[in-house]
Amino acid sequence: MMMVNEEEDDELLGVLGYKVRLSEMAEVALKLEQSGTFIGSDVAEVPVHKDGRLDGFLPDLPRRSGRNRLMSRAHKSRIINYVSSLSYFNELLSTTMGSTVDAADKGVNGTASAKKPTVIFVLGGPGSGKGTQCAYIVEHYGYTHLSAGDLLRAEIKSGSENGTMIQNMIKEGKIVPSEVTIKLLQKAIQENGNDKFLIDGFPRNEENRAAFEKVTEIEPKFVLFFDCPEEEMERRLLGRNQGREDDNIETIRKRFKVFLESSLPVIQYYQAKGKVRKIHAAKPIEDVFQEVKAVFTPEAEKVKNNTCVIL
Ligand SMILES: Nc1ncnc2c1ncn2[C@@H]1O[C@H](COP(=O)(O)OP(=O)(O)O)[C@@H](O)[C@H]1O
Ligand SMILES: Nc1ccn([C@H]2C[C@H](O)[C@@H](COP(=O)(O)OP(=O)(O)O)O2)c(=O)n1
Repeated sequence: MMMVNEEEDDELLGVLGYKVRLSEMAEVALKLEQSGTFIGSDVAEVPVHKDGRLDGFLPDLPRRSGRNRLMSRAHKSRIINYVSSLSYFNELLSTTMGSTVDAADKGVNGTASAKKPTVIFVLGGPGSGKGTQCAYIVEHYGYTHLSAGDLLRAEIKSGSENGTMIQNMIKEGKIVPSEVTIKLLQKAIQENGNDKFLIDGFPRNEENRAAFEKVTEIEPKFVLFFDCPEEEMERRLLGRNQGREDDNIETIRKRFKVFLESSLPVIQYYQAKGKVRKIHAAKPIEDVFQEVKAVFTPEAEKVKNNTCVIL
């Protein structure tokens, strides 16, 4: 009897894309617990149906009854559910479990690759033109644009339980806790079929940076930094006219202060690693994009374009 159950669970894991077996589950759980703060309270919060079913996964699998069995099954489901919801766990499990877990090539949705995506951080003060330039980069270079601010604003609109907290922080020009923003970014990356992303307005402080690195183990390819004087940014924000609650002079001043105190150090951190590509942003939009293009165009391409053939 036990064998049959184990086979079913192994099959379940297999369909989810993992080659870890039920008999190894305890060890997996231990490794997950040991793997640090980012799991923390999350594991406890993973929604698992009260009868232990994996919500949204394999609804046709036979269910079993019996109190003890259900308890242990719920526990396993919780782990599987959590693991499955995060594609980067493929990587984490491979490294923490060594050869015991053979991570799958494909993610849960069957499309995303377990390979880490290419990420470019797009940073700069409020109103420096990050969003505007990202739209051009998307059009020319096929990246997917993820704006941390847009994701947070969408979260407020969705009526989520964090909505009020996020709204208050944005109104005050403060930075929302990393845990919240990173979850939104991860979800957006996971749900997207692309493998290259512009992450705009993130990381905005040291906490954002360190948590993202720890959780995803993704290093940005480079950091695009839009450098713009405050007076120009202030002018742009006051004229942005998108009905944003934080585009008023009082909040704008607070955001500038937070940028100087918390965001610039992140740019300096990447500067020291030789990763910052600085763009002079106090120019007309098209001129700024010319500079951006120079960063994105590979060297070989530049030489080709500049070659003058003398007959
Ligand atoms: N180079 C530029 N010159 C003048 N206005 C700009 C320029 N780039 C963006 N803007 C305008 O300034 C405002 C802020 O730009 P946005 O891209 O939203 O900045 P960010 O994403 O950095 O907050 C928008 O109204 C935008 O149309
Ligand atoms: N990583 C981030 C990015 C934005 N936020 C919040 C706080 C910011 O003041 C607002 C608006 O950010 P957004 O990038 O949309 O806009 P600005 O660059 O400030 O014009 O969102 C955050 O808390 N954490």
